[in-house]
Order: sequence, then C-alpha cells, then structure tokens
Amino acid sequence: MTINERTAPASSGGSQDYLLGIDDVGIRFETKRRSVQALRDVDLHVRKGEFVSIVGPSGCGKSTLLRAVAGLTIPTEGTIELRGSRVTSPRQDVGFVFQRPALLPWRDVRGNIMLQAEMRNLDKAAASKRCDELLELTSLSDFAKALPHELSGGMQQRVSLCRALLHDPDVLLMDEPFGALDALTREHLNVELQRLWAQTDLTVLLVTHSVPEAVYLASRVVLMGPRPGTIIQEFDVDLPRERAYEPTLEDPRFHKVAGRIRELLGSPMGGD
Ligand SMILES: Nc1ncnc2c1ncn2[C@@H]1O[C@H](COP(=O)(O)OP(=O)(O)OP(=O)(O)O)[C@@H](O)[C@H]1O
Repeated sequence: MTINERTAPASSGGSQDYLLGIDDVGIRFETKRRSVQALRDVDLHVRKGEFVSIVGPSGCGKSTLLRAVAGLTIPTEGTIELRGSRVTSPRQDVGFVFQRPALLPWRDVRGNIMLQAEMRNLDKAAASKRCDELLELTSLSDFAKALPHELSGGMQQRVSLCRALLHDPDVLLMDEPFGALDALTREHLNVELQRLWAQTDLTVLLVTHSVPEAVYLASRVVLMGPRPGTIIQEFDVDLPRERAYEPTLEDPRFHKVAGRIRELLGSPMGGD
C-alpha cells in the first residue's frame, strides 16, 4: 500500500475544472513596526465536493489562507479564483466557521441562524425551510427556541455551522472549529461533520491542529511549512467517503497517512 503523497502542488493549469484555484499566492502584512511575509507561493486547487484539511505549525499562515479565500485578506501576489471569478473583496458564496461560535446572546438558535438570511437579503420562506433542514441535520430541532447560554459549547458550534450553511455556500471554510471543545464533544462533532460531508456535495477547507481530525475528515490533507507558509506536501486520503469513526481510526490506511504527517510536522520542514 502506498500513500499518494506529492511535494508539488496537486494540479496546475486548467483552473476551470476547479471550484477553487489558488495560484502563486503570497501575502505580506505591513504594519508600522514591521513587515511579515505570512504566505509565499501557495498553490492549491480544489474540486467541488472535496474536503481539504490544512495542517501546519503555528503561525504558518493557515488562517490567513482561509481569510484570503473568503476575500477578507487580499493577496499581495498571485490570484485566488472561486467558481471562475477572481476573489478581490469579501465573498458572499462562502460560509465561515470560526473557533468561537460568536452567537448573539439575545437571539434564540433559529434567530442566530436566520441572521445570515437577513444579512444577505435571502427569501425568508426559503431560508426558513433550509433552517429547519439544517436544524434537523445537526439534531438541534428541539432547541430552535433556546438561547445560546442554554446550549453546550458543542451545540453552540453546531448553530454556527448551520448559520454558515444557510445560504448554501459553494465552499465552507472552517478555522479550528472544534479547537475550544472537550475531546468527546469534538469527536461527536467530527462524526456529524463527516456525515454531513459524505451525504452532500459540500466543499470544505478545514484548518486544524489535530492530525487525526485532519485525516479522519478529509479527502486530501495539505501540509504547510513554517512561515512564510507554503504547501510542502499533499496527501490523498484513500478512505471511503462515508467513514465510521472508530474503524477509521484503526484502519492501516489512516495510520499510514497520519503517521507520515506527524513525522513531517516533527521535522524541521514542517514542525513547531
Ligand atoms: N492582520 C495582520 N497583520 C499583521 N500580521 C498578521 C495579520 N494576520 C496574521 N499576521 C501574521 O501572519 C502570520 C500568519 O498568521 P496566521 O494566523 O495566518 O497563522 P496560523 O497558521 O493560522 O497560526 P495558528 O496555527 O497559531 O492559528 C503570523 O506571523 C501573524 O502574526
């Protein structure tokens, strides 16, 4: 058995085949005190329906890359294209889930999810129907009228996932979404997210510090090297789209990829 491992970018050219095309992207932050080259020569091409996990040492630019895809940070070099159109300002066609759920404390679960519809002027009836479906999908139907403080951390994060998916975005961007949760809740949410992805054609970019989480969830894992961050290795995850949690973690294919990523993260090229 081999790991499909590449040091070169997964693909180049023919960007029309890809939902997301990141080409030669560099990002430099200039502040009064200093200049930081956060990213350099980042190339990444993602097809519709892929789940790409991004791992790498702290400060290598993972969040910066996600923000650039969302149009919240504009590259100083290179280009990002989403659905064939260049990302030059904040995009409406992405969903973003952050480490903290950032819910409005005075709004109930449904009100927090529907905020997305209000901000984007979506048709209220259609958004409300989709909200019901998402509540069902994330086992939150019975909590639609609950306020955030009445929910556990895991439930709050599921609300923020529903909010990010309400407008049916082309790409779901997740920045350490489960990093603040306890291990068991994190595991449950991994299973739910895996099921959601396996049953839909959702395209996901996930930033995580957890190698098992990265491999369990992804169809591809990209490993970034220390700042200025660039992609140093990519791994295809040769596991079925729908995966049970424990059997997957015991699968030799899982171990092989996770072991190799850990090894590289511990090496001077990839590690903290
Ligand atoms: N708005 C900003 N202004 C100046 N520098 C920034 C800004 N945002 C990020 N940086 C710098 O860019 C680099 C990459 O930061 P980023 O948060 O993207 O890394 P990361 O890989 O997500 O880190 P972590 O894993 O610790 O969350 C860091 O050196 C950071 O200080």
